[in-house]
Parts: sequence; C-alpha cells; structure tokens
Amino acid sequence: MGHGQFLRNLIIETPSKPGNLGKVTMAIGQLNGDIGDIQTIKVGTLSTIREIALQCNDKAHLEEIVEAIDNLKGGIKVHTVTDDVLQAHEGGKIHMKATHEIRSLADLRRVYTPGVANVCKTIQEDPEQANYFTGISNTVAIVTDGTAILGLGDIGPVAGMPVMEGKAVLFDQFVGISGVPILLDTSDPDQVVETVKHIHKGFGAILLEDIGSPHCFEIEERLKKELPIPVMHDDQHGTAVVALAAALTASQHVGVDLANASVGQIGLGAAGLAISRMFMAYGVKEMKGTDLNPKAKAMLAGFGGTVADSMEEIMETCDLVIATTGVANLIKPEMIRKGQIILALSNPNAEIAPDEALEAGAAYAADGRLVNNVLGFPGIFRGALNANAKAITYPMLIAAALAIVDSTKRDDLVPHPLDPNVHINVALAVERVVYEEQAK
Ligand SMILES: NC(=O)C1=CN([C@@H]2O[C@H](COP(=O)(O)OP(=O)(O)OC[C@H]3O[C@@H](n4cnc5c(N)ncnc54)[C@H](O)[C@@H]3O)[C@@H](O)[C@H]2O)C=CC1
Ligand SMILES: CC(=O)C(=O)O
Ligand SMILES: [Mg+2]
Repeated sequence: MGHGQFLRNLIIETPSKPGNLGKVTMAIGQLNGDIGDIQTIKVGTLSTIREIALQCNDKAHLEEIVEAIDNLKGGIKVHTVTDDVLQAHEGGKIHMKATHEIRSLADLRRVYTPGVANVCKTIQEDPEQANYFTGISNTVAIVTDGTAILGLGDIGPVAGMPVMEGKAVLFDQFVGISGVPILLDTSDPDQVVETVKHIHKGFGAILLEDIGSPHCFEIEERLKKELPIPVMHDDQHGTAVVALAAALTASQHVGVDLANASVGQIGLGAAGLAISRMFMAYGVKEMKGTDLNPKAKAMLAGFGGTVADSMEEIMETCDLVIATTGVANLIKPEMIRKGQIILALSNPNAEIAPDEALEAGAAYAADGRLVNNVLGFPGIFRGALNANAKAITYPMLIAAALAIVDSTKRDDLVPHPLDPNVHINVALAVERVVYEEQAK
C-alpha cells in the first residue's frame, strides 16, 4: 500500500474541554497521517465523539496512529476504526432508475402496454426514431475483461466491477450519461469483438475499460472499424488526453515549448503507448519510451517513437517524464533531475508520490489521482453522443485536451474534476470538431 492510500475513519472520544481535539490532530500529524473531514457526532457535558477521516500508508501506519492517540490518555480514546470506502460500496453504487413514475392505470398504459406498441412500430418503420424514443443514444456500455484493473493487474471482471460502477457514477453525475457495466468472461479478441458487436444495438457508444495490453489494441481497432458507433478505450485515449493537457500546462508554467521538449514514457502498455502516440500527434519531436516487454518497445518504434534501453536513461535525459507501469514507488527520489516535470500516473499507487518528487527537485509533479482520465472521458462521450458522431477521432481528442488546458485555473496543473465547466467545455470542443468534420 502506498503513500496515503489507506483510508479509514476513526471514531474518537475526547473529554469536552478545549484543546483535546488539537492533541489528537497533533498526534496524527506527527506520524504523517493525513486528516480529511472531521465530523462531530455527539457533544455531551463530559465527552465529545467525533469521526475523523484519515489517510495513512498501510495497516501498520494506522495501528501506529491509533496507538499514539490512545497513549494521549486523559480520557482520549479511539472507540472504533471504520472502513468508509467499503461501506460506500455496500449494495453497489449504481441502480437503473425509471424516468417516469407509474401512479395510475393511465400511466401504466402510456409507459407500458398497450401504448408502447405504437412506439415500437414507429421505430420499426424508422430506426432513427430510437434516438428520440429510447435511451439508447444516451447509454454507454462500459466493457471490461478484467485483465488490467487499475494497476492491480488481471484480477478478473467481477473484482473489477467496483471500478466499472465508479465510471458509471462519473458518467451519470458529470454528464448525465447512463453507463452500463458489461463484464466479459473472455479476453480472446475474437470473442470480445463478437460479443460487443452482438450487444452494441442497446448502446450509443462503447467505452472499453481496464482491458490489458497488447490485446486491447486489436480489440479497440477492430471494434472501431466494425461498429457504427463511437468506441474508445479509456485507458488509452482518455488518459492520453489528460496527460497531454497536464503536460501542456506544466510546460507553459516552466516556459518550455512542449513540441521541442524531450518527453519520456515509462511503461508502454495501454496508457503509455497511447500517451506516446498522442504526444507525437500533437507535435512532440523527441518522444522516448521504455518497457520491460520488448514487444511494447517495438510497437513504440513502429509508431515513430524512440526506444530507450531503460527507465534510468529516460530519467537522465528527459525534461518531462510520464510513468504508467502500475508499479508503486518505481521512481526513486535520487533519479529525479532538478526542474523535471514528473507525471507518475499509476493508480492506486503512483511510481513516485508528488511531494517526494518535488522535494527531490522536480519543477512539477502529479500522480494519477490528479491527472486522471475522469477529466476526459465524460466530456468526450457527451460531445460525441450530442453530435451523433460515428467515431472518436484524433482531432476530437486533441480538442478535448486543449479544452482541459483552457479550463485549468491559473497555477493549477489540471482542473478540479468536480468543476462542471471542464466536462461542459470538453463536450463542446468535441462536438465542434464533429460538426466541422460532418460539414466537410
Ligand atoms: N491516471 C489515469 O487516468 C490512468 C492511470 N492508469 C494507470 O496506469 C497503469 C498502467 O495501466 P495500463 O496501461 O492500462 O496497463 P498495461 O498493463 O496495459 O501496461 C503496463 C505496462 O507497464 C509495463 N511495465 C511494468 N513494469 C515496468 C517497469 N518496471 N518498467 C517499464 N515498464 C514496466 C508493462 O510491461 C506494461 O507494458 C495502471 O496503474 C493504471 O491505473 C491507466 C489509465 C488511466
Ligand atoms: C483511471 C483509470 O482508468 C485507471 O487507473 O485505470
Ligand atoms: Mg482504467
């Protein structure tokens, strides 16, 4: 478990006298625990109960903090430690909801039979009408085979479901799209492509998620060719869009022209290879990359990138380094050169924590929690669906990246994911490109 990735809530009792909460927060701070929300649950004459959200590194770190609080004595004690994250997942995070209520028989006849039959016939006569009289064009399949769930690896589609449900929550809340997780028990490209082709009619677009490399490349390429609706592998292109946006903003801040900077990519899987291709498409002249797998390096060379022998070579020679290996703490502080921009994007744990990279001399450093495809995929799909796009193209992705840059507040690297403007701006930028392409 990495830097601040272990989230728990502490239920703490303190005597109702000023200064006791301060003692608790000091004890946590001295052990480098990161405090989130503090909620007062009960204030009694004698004692006060509070819930403190805490980010620590691992179980041992948590136990150390709990012991330090208990050692404060004087009536201060930790009653219990709860796992808020696990609780938030009880029963799952999504639920298919009706947009119409049925309160009367008349409602029933309108929403269901016999009324519905006429709508079916309308669509049968003119299939385009399904865009108006069903939710298909606002529904995206979130398809996974579970082979590259975050950086957790091939843990299977069911274990990956919390991530897919999470993507559906983001779709719903940020851009009003219904996301439906589809869990595949095969990663064979022929079977994946066949299955998605057979189910695609119920969806306006297909988001491929956490499908590992290299089979993700063939799957996406074939589905893009064979389906008449937008298909995008989020770990490739959603990530590449956001990485490009962050790189553009960081290089503006340090006064470097990204196109002329030396950019290094560590890890050439789904995310890393797409990032390299996107940077080259943007105009980066020196794009270096490395991977443990020689086939991944050969793919980079095939796309026109320069293969580096090792990550050490990348760290020694590049102004901007991006890492998407899934390996926590891969980059050691002593590898950082002064003034470098470091985007260590692996989740749930970065290749180097941003504060460590900054301490070691990086000019800018961010991890995958900040530079995350959540800033890209909702708006990209919203824009594509709004404009009835048949595919997601490079110009749409570059426009999305530039919209993220434009939505970034001064001094920030990327926008806040809860800022609705970023998703609106990305959608509008993507729509604009589609309309321009359609007008040609
Ligand atoms: N921040 C974000 O928005 C996103 C972050 N990611 C993260 O990126 C990581 C990788 O994801 P994917 O590309 O989908 O997985 P992937 O499995 O397709 O690629 C990982 C690649 O890293 C390489 N690798 C592993 N250890 C290495 C090392 N020591 N040196 C060089 N290369 C090494 C592997 O050979 C593989 O090619 C995951 O942790 C994931 O969470 C992925 C997508 C979005
Ligand atoms: C954010 C994301 O898609 C990933 O880490 O895989
Ligand atoms: Mg992913």
